[in-house]
Amino acid sequence: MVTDFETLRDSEIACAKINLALHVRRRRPDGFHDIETVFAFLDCGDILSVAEADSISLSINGLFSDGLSDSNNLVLDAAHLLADHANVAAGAHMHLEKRLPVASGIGGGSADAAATLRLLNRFWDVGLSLKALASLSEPLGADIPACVMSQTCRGEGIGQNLSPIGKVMLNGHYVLLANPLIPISTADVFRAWDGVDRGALAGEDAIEASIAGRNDLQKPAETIAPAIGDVLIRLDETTPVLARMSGSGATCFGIYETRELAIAAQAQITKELPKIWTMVGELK
Ligand SMILES: C[C@](O)(CO)[C@H](O)COP(=O)(O)OP(=O)(O)OC[C@H]1O[C@@H](n2ccc(N)nc2=O)[C@H](O)[C@@H]1O
Ligand SMILES: Nc1ncnc2c1ncn2[C@@H]1O[C@H](COP(=O)(O)OP(=O)(O)OP(=O)(O)O)[C@@H](O)[C@H]1O
Repeated sequence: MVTDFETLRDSEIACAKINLALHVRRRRPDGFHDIETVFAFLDCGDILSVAEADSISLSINGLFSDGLSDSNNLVLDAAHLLADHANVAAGAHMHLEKRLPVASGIGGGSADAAATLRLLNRFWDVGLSLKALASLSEPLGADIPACVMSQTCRGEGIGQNLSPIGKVMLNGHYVLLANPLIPISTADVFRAWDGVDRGALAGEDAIEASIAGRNDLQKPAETIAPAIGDVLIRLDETTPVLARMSGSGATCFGIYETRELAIAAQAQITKELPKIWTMVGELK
């Protein structure tokens, strides 16, 4: 399909997600894991646009579009889910500019699906609240409700019991994302977790708790992609407020008080590790 980009009517940022901390508590009988996490979001990510069309369709371009299917994609799953739920007869052509690496622990497909729900809810005049969209999205994936909210929140259960946190001391800080460009399957990383419960994400203040906390998936992810350890060492050398791996990896992040500090860290790390992918954004 040839898309006339001039006709695309509305757009939405699929904000990159980071897990400030991620404690894995137990493996459940259904194979999923109970986690305690704090989700936070950048003001940048993939970009999703929509135009009028007779049916639901998708086109993709961008740095990381290679290998992504435009017929089997979470964007289409989300669009059909909303259309079925709200009995929408209209179609929509969506265009995804894929700027985030695939299978990299920063939401990616989850953020795209979430942005689809927010965008089409508006485009089709469905009128669901953000909270209703988040619960509708639950069957699509563990991270998707948090990505629908796209605001700092605690997550429990498989990551879908959400408590928004509101303004936190890290809002307005800048985040450097750094990824060694090794795609990692989330299922493989959970499977490599050693089953040891290292304790709750304790404390009233979610940010203090996160800084004092851990990402329990870091060690299992490093068994699959040892380069993560190197990226974290380099990030620590840039003296961020916090440096950690996000989600199931391999993307790691550093958080800085100013944009200048984040940009300086980006320059330093890309000089030392020229093959890594980086992006700087503001914490929403
Ligand atoms: C690692 C995180 O990104 C942290 O936010 C999420 O827990 C993963 O969320 P996600 O990528 O949306 O995960 P899904 O697409 O729902 O699941 C992919 C696979 O990850 C594993 N999975 C996921 C979430 C969870 N709490 N326990 C799991 O064991 C399951 O094997 C599942 O088949
Ligand atoms: N729009 C999409 N963008 C990226 N991946 C998608 C998309 N739709 C489907 N997928 C599939 O989802 C898989 C997981 O990719 P994704 O980028 O969502 O992982 P991730 O960044 O590790 O996510 P999370 O942090 O939520 O675990 C990929 O292997 C890909 O084939």
